[in-house]
Amino acid sequence: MRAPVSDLPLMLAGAKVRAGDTTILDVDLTFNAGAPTILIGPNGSGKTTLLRVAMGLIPLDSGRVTWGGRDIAQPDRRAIVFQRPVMLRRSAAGNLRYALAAAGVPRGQHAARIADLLALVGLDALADRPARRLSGGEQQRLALARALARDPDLLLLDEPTASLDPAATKQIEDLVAAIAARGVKVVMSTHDLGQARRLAGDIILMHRGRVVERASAQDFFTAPKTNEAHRFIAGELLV
Ligand SMILES: Nc1ncnc2c1ncn2[C@@H]1O[C@H](COP(=O)(O)OP(=O)(O)OP(=O)(O)O)[C@@H](O)[C@H]1O
Repeated sequence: MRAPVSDLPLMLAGAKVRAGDTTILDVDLTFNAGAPTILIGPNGSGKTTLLRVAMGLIPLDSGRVTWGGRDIAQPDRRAIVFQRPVMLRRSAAGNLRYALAAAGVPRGQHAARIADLLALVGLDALADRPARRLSGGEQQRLALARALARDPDLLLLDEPTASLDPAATKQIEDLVAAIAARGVKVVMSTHDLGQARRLAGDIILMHRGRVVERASAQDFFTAPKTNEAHRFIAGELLV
């Protein structure tokens, strides 16, 4: 059953994060329900910082972030998956059971939800395998299942395929597309422009903590408006 609140829209207004004298994030952005938003940009451009702010993990130095109009940091309907998720020292199913309990799902529903989630991510045969013995791709799929335990309407993914081979990457991409098709808003960073083309409804190009360009994937790749976007798509270095 869906919780009554929504964490959408996610709004960042004049949202600034500083590290010492440097502003590492300075954005005004709104994220509504819809196809995935893909964050791209060079190393250090602020993608991870933006995702952490969007999760409520980093306080702003100024500005405001709200989820469904609320600015409390409690993650009601949002979840984040990091590049290298940390699994608990228990089975794949045990990791999901822990996440369901943490999300307040009644114990009587755990077995059915665990079966559904494992089937969704294609790990039903590995339910009893210690999670830390799973391959990198399998762990990433389990991390996605774990994130879904909270029944999020906003799913934040930080380079989820960065250390995976092409086959495992394809499995994650298919899963992200399936999750998005279920109505979950995905906001995901990647360095893989092919992946951005395949998954994105819209693209945000970041540089030096700011949004350089935001456009539909179609417009971004066929008619980028900024010089930076032209250069980034062409594979030139933005420094
Ligand atoms: N806690 C911190 N203290 C100081 N600087 C930080 C801190 N966190 C991030 N930064 C700096 O902020 C900038 C943005 O980092 P961030 O990790 O958000 O970039 P990114 O776009 O995700 O990079 P990558 O593509 O390499 O993952 C970088 O210059 C980074 O060094």
